[in-house]
Amino acid sequence: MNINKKEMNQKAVAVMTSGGDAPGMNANVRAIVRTIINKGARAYCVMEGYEGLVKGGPEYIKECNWEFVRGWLSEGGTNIGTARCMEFKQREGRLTACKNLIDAGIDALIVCGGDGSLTGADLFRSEWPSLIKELLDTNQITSELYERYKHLNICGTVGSIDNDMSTTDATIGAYSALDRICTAIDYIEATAYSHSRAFVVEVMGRNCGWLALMAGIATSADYIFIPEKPAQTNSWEDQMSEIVTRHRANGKRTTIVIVAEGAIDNNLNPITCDDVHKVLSNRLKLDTRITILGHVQRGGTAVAYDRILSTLQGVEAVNAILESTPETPSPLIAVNENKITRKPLMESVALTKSVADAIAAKDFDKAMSLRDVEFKEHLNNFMAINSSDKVLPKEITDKGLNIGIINIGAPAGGMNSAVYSITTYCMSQGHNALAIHNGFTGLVRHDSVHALSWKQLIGWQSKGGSEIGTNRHTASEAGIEEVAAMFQKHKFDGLVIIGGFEALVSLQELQEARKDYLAFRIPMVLIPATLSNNVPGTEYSLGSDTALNSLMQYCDIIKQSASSTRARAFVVEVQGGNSGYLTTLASLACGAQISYVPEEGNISILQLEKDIQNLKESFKNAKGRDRFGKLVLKATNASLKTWDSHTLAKVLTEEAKGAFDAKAAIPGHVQQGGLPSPIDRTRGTRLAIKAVNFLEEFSKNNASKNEVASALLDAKLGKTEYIESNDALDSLIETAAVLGTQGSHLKFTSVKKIYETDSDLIKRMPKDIHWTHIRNIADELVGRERV
Ligand SMILES: Nc1ncnc2c1ncn2[C@@H]1O[C@H](COP(=O)(O)OP(=O)(O)OP(=O)(O)O)[C@@H](O)[C@H]1O
Ligand SMILES: O=P(O)(O)OC[C@H]1O[C@](O)(CO)[C@@H](O)[C@@H]1O
Ligand SMILES: [Mg+2]
Repeated sequence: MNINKKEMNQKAVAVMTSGGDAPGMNANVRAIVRTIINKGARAYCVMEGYEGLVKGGPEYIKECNWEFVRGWLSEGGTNIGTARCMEFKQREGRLTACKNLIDAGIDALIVCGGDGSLTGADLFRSEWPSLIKELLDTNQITSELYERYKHLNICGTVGSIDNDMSTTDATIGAYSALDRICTAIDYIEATAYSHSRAFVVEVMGRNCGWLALMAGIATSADYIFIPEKPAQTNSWEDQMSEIVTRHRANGKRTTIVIVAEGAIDNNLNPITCDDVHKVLSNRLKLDTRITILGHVQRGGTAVAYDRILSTLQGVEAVNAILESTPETPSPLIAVNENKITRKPLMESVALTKSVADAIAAKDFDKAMSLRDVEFKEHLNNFMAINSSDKVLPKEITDKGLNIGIINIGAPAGGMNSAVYSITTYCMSQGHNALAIHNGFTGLVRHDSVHALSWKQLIGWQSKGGSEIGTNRHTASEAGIEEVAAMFQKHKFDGLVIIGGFEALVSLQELQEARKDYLAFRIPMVLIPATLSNNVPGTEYSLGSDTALNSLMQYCDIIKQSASSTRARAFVVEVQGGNSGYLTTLASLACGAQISYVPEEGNISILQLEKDIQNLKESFKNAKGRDRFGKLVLKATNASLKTWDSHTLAKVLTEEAKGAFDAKAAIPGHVQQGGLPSPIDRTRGTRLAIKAVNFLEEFSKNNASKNEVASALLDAKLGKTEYIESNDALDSLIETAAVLGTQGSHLKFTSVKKIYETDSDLIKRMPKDIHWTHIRNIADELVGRERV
């Protein structure tokens, strides 16, 4: 299309995908195209990555409309194609690309790709003035076009499964690839167990060990090889053999070793699966197989995290590019501490390159320091847990702490991961972890406190539900006095509670009861875990990602059915108590047309009318075209007394007057489960270790309890009169805390503050909702109008 035919004042923005495809790229393109249209600009897709730019013409630089990207949220790969294009690496190729963009009338370009693609994009932008000048000087463009297109604005979104881009915490596709890897390793475990075999699993990551490390934690692999941190000793063979032999001796029937594609030893020699295989089979005499996961890792639909990340980043990319001036440095859309941010593209690219340089210079400390803080923390955690069986319970010394672990509330993905990680980490530090089975009622009725053995815990990282059992009874419901007696009997020095709102209430009850019971004067910490994600003091509760993915898979299936039937909408009823978190995130991840949440009050008749009207119109306009079905997500507690999902579906059908029909679909407790997602597994481990560190820190100076105990004894013996000051109790307040996730940081806040200041106790909700902005974006991307 020629620019002269267009309105000169309407901007044209193009999007392309480049490098290795990554799940979530389609969602990114969908969000970009629709946001461009919503902003009144023209949307274009460049087909086949930089190859399409070099080839040019309307076949490769295509104008596209709203419908073009329909249904893309749930599709893997990239529908607009990608390539590794050698011509673009040459100036000649970029000159042609420049001409093609001008011919197509493109003002700005958004590139979704990995470090290579964004390096190319950065170079293209910096070279643009000289490229366009050359086109003018060689009479390939007019001076009018030269003036109009003198500046090209570029923006990057990072799509790569490798998670190897500096300045962003996650790249689009990385968590989906991690999901594929964990699923594959879970499968491999079963066959490995049957034959008592060892498996060497190669995962992708040419220059980055993120996938290998995270998969190592999420599947509790025996050993991992990553490029950033080769074994410090000269012999990785000895180190790996020692660990694998010990794990076997302690009762493990399987051995899983994960090798990143780019694994090297400390002399920069590549370590291959064959090298590892030789050691395991020749030296350790293990029946060993190699599995190279290859491109399976890039396949399939994106996990919820990637759909949401790529959608939010797509919206931000369009905002950034439309706000850009010729002077603005090209932005890269990143995610930092769970917030979508803009970073200077050039700096991010340079920093990324410096990791590779540091590795090449054998400066592994520098390479590690250039990765984000979480990477280092995860690696330390992996190593600590991995060596936990060095200290078996019989060796636990007096210095070790007795740490109680309890699950409270509904089961949530990651609960087992947390219990597993607390226990194994305690073993590695010489503490005695004691699992309290079946909540507080289990404790008082059956004295169900057991030390879990290392062998018993094998495989827990990958298990759904709660292996130690959980229920909703709070400490006071079970009986505070009885609970205290049990705490005293088992000499708990610290407690980790894993659960949702009931767990928060229980922790507050225990902390309040400290004035009456010395047994509760120990450090106690809550790891929030509930699919509702309604615990105050944290942005994230374990289990909510697992639930979101279960719900998303369910919605994808339902939507497929609706799309096949053509004129159908489904009303999906979503759990979450008074929290609309799950409903809102699922509506963004699945492209639901409408969602109703308790936070917005009762469903208003006016809004309902408008929603029905819009649904009717869009079904009529679709005229039975393919892939047209709609989802309505209703949180159970949205207008609970008036609307259940069946009634809502009936009303929709009646009001549609033949334009479509609606049916209710209730996933129910499916949402609680299945296998825990890799996010819940790895976060479970991170939270667990932080929680134990908290107990260790406060136990060290837990003088108060001992002082009070001896003062009380003296009083009993008639030596003194004992009157306790409030100060003594106040000094303990900080030692009963909620471990919250805020951005990528973990933060402890006293349960007293959270309970008394931050909680809406009637609704069982935090007073502050941190995700409301997502609702507007979800609406905008499906064209839902609000009354
Ligand atoms: N230095 C460069 N100059 C110009 N173009 C480049 C440069 N590096 C890469 N590109 C372009 O970007 C394309 C993709 O780069 P690359 O193959 O490194 O993948 P990537 O974007 O890093 O993605 P991933 O690593 O996730 O597969 C290249 O084929 C090339 O067209
Ligand atoms: O699909 P290709 O071109 O073989 O590339 C494979 C590479 O792409 C990635 O998947 C993404 O960079 C790497 O992990 C892997 O080394
Ligand atoms: Mg790359």
